[in-house]
Amino acid sequence: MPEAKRIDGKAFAEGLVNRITRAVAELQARHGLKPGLAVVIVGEDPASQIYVRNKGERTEASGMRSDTHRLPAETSQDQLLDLIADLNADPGIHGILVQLPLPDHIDSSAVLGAIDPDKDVDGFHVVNAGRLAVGLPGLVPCTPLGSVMLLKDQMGDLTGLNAVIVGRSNIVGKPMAQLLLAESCTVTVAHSRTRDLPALTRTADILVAAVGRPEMIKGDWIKPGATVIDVGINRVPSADPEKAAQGKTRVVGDVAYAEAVAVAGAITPVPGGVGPMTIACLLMNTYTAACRSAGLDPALPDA
Ligand SMILES: Nc1nc(=O)c2c([nH]1)NC[C@@H]1CN(c3ccc(C(=O)N[C@@H](CCC(=O)O)C(=O)O)cc3)C=[N+]21
Ligand SMILES: [Mg+2]
Repeated sequence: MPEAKRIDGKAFAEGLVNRITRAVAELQARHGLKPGLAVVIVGEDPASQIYVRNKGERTEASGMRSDTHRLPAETSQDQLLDLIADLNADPGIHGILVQLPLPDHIDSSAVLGAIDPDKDVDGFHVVNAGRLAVGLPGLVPCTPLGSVMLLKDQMGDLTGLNAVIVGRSNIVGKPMAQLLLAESCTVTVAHSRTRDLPALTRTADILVAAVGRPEMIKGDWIKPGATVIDVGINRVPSADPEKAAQGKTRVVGDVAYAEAVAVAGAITPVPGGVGPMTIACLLMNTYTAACRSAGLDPALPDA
């Protein structure tokens, strides 16, 4: 078996962001419309602060407006809902993202449910989950959307392929199942109560790992030649014991990459796989929402 192809999500995302950037310039020139994204973060979690800063920089680099609202950890749910009502009513804002997780005293589903579904660029509102489930146009969660773009680029038509998704979250596993079903895959969603998971994953032509457990999926759980999408982003101690002792960390996926690469046909690395696609799809969803708000076609120019 030759070594698996490494699916370069970072390069694919750069190409997608280039197309979005050109489309944004054209939208501005022809229609005087500048897409606007509002990102809301509550509290001081350092990892979240880094993601939010990255999102803001990427949004502005693509020619869109980016507003970041940093609220203290003790912000009340009512104060957060008031901000969302203002953003819903702001005609210059086409996309709203509330960074998760929220502090424990705030009910996330109440907050996500308060976002105008047509501005819900995360695709987490129940209305968008429903639209996806019945095949209506809506906004699709960024990580599954980006993952399916990589799969189609890699494999072409996915019709009839066996897809196994490990993880049943509302933000990745469930929407991923809907998207692959729409591509006419035979979809199985596995989770922590699934019996004999390795036997099931070995049936997968497409294996999606979205469990949040570092390197849980082993090489011998993978069907030879399968395409593996690793959604996990797990921070673990450095492999070097001396560096680990100094508190140094590294990022690994939900798949044991070194084993998997010897068995799979193609695999996304972590980092540099699905993560960059998530951000690119956030920009795409913001552009899509802005176009739809003006009754315009959100199709992107070719590469
Ligand atoms: N409402 C909401 N929407 C989100 O989409 C959301 C969120 N909350 N909360 C936090 C998570 C995390 N997240 C990431 C996106 C991209 C990378 C990414 O691009 N990672 C790079 C670098 C990884 C590294 O080295 O740290 C990579 O995988 O190559 C990572 C993490 C979006 N999230
Ligand atoms: Mg789960």
